[in-house]
Amino acid sequence: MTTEPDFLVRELSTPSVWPDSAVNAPGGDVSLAGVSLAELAERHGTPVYVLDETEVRSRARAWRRALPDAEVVYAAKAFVCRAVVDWMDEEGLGLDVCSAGELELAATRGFPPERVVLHGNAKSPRDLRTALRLGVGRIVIDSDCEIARIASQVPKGAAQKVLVRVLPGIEAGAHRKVRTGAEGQKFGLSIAGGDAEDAVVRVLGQPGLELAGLHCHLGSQITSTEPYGEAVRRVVAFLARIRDRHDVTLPELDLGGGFAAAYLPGDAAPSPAAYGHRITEELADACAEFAYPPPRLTVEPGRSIMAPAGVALYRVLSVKRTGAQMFVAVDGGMSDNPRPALYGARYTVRMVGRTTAAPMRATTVVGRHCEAGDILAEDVELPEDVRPGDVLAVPASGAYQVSMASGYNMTGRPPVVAVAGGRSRLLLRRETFEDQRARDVGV
Ligand SMILES: Cc1ncc(COP(=O)(O)O)c(C=O)c1O
Ligand SMILES: N[C@@H](CCCC[NH3+])C(=O)O
Repeated sequence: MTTEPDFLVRELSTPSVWPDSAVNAPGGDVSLAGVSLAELAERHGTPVYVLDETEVRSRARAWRRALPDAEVVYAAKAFVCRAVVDWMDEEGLGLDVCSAGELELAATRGFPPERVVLHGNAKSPRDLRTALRLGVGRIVIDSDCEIARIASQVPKGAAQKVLVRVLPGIEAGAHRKVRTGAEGQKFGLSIAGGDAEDAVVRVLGQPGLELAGLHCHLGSQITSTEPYGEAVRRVVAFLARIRDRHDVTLPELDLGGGFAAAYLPGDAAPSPAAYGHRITEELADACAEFAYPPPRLTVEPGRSIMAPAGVALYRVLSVKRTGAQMFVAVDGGMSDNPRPALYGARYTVRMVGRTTAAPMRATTVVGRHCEAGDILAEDVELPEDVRPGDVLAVPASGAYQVSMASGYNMTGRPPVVAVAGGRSRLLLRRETFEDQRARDVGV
């Protein structure tokens, strides 16, 4: 196995978008945590997602180190399964869930419910029932109409801890569709418009609810620390206003997630330490300015823990050379990775398991679904002689791919395999035709 750093940089060409354990192996292979990607593709079939457990754990730890006094709550929506629940538990993180399904999954592993935060702009009766039955630590209120609804379900004499999700009016995030801190979209209660303050007052008036603090989530794939600084300033100013007007000092501030991952070489993705430093400094300054006792902080990273740990493997099904263009079609696509179609997300791709002297050529890697927009990666460099049967690897695939996978064209959602210490284990098996047929009860 070749491990020289120079060779790695040249061959993988994008070391920062690969997990730390990725090294070149003989025959054009790449090994992850000592496991051959070409072999995994062979053994499990393709598409298959590979998750580097050590990378996930070390990123989770980096967040805990970055904010040692804060609660770090992993956003399960990025990707969750029972093993991930265990890893987060073992690393001392909490869990951000937004459905009864995610919550019940955590419960099957005995995840401490007090470390769970329930989100959702439209929590279903089952979500709320499950959260109250299991005793989640925090429910985040996102609309006026759920205040009385939640309060009415809390047993007499008890009080459910809640946070009010406020809208600081900040535009941040990689794409309009994931900017949740701005005015004029469905999440949160506006500070500027007065809805946040109204909600705070209403929650304070409910005996079944204990208002622990405020929550805000700016958006996703935020590549700078600056919006977090601005959010801290605005939300602490609002906390101080609540104190001054309503005589209550709220002890908690949850700043949500949104921290970036690198998808392309050179992408800006500040480290947890950089985000943590900015947040800590701004919080200290803002609290000093308003003479506000520093609230207990929570952050909810999802992507920054999970995206860099995952590699998607596909097999080439067809190659089409039309004029100057080369389309390489693989056996997955928008059903396992809708991100390019939804957000114009960009990825790198490399061939795995074969060497070639053929020159590299600009290529569009497309999926197998019935849409022209079913593109996985545009303008990536692949060898000109790429052919059906070749395996392609897409790094930075750990977040919001498998968790957003769909049943489009009944191709079956892909399996997920974890690698660590030279071994692999299946976490999620491939969705089979039998699974799909079992749902179809209409005849
Ligand atoms: C409330 C909340 N917290 C945390 C996250 C995690 O975001 P990210 O994966 O971008 O860190 C999200 C999704 O953006 C969210 O909606
Ligand atoms: N699904 C989005 C992120 C949304 C985060 C959820 N709050 C993405 O893949 O970029």
